[in-house]
Amino acid sequence: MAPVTVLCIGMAGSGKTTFMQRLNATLHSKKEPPYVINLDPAVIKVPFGANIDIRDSIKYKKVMEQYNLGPNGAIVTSLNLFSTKIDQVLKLVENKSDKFNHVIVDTPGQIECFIWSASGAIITEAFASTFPTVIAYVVDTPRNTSPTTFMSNMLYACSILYKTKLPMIIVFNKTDVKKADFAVEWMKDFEAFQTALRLDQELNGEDGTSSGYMSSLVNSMSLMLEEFYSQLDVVGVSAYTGDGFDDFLKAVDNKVDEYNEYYLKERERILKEKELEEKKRQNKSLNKLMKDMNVNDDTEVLSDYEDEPEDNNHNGEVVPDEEEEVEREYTFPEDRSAEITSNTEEDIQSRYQQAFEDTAKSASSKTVEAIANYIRR
Ligand SMILES: Nc1nc2c(ncn2[C@@H]2O[C@H](COP(=O)(O)OP(=O)(O)OP(=O)(O)O)[C@@H](O)[C@H]2O)c(=O)[nH]1
Repeated sequence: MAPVTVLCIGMAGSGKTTFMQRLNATLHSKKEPPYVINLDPAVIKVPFGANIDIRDSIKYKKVMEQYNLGPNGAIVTSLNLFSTKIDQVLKLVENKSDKFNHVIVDTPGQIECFIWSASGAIITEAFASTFPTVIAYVVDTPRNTSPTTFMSNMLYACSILYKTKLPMIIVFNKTDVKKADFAVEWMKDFEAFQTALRLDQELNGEDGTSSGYMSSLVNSMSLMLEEFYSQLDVVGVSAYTGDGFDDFLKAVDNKVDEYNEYYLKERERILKEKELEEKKRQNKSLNKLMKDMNVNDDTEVLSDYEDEPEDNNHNGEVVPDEEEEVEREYTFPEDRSAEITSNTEEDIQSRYQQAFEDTAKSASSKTVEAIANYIRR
């Protein structure tokens, strides 16, 4: 059975790293050691043994100096550099995938650097298309006792769910300080949340944060969140004491079933759509390239087929082009032995595709080489 990937995401200070440490220890104690990955390039010390650590290949401080970047820009750039190696990373994980049931991944505390960056999406996407993948959204429970703060945090979680389209578990951490019962109640019972909101308004009425406008906005948003809550699993844990980790692992199993049942199909549909779009885009660029290179004004390119008005199609009949033989002479000179027998769209497309892929490969390997040179420095 393929291992499940647990991506730990959470606001800075929510206790993600401590949660990872405890999860690692819990799985070890169950004799199911996980495969551990650290994707936070800025962390000084990782309190668990990581099988793959972004810091081994990317020097965060050097990235800052080299590109003259601030902390967040350097995290995004480090992730960008790392994402060019994601294929190799996944190969390493896949090679050992029969030896463990869980891959646990710690992400940068600056949540937006991961979730809203292109490289974050590439990395998430890469894992999700290789293994069943679940998001563990870690919340600092004691800091979310105010209904407005709680709701803002849930809205953020909601946006992550819709961005990643992956099953999500909300992990209320630090339950040794504050039990998560209040949060679970707010998520299940809309009226309880309304009451808490009203009380909060009465208490904080003067400071303007709970004005009439604000509370009616919060009211409508919390109604919208009801739908979001229905898609979640919620657990309370303490990364300090280890409380609630069995429930968390049960929730992971539950989400894997859900992933296989719903999310996988949806992902496959999205990937197919993307593939088609990518093919269209490649064809377009290729046709543009051929035109720019001015290979021959009369050379037929796919866009000519696409753009040709219906009337000129002669109801699907192919009208022979008298000058065709001459035109082709230099189009595919190396291919004269296998004389072009059909002039179908696929035929041209596959040739162009090949040419395009050849160029793409050399371009990307150059980029990788440049990055490798940089890292070696
Ligand atoms: N009481 C209590 N404190 C916790 C718990 N988990 C984490 N903490 C504390 O919360 C603080 C933040 O924990 P980290 O694990 O560093 O949080 P993080 O989300 O990884 O932080 P960043 O690396 O900044 O993203 C630390 O002081 C931890 O000791 C818990 O379960 N209970």
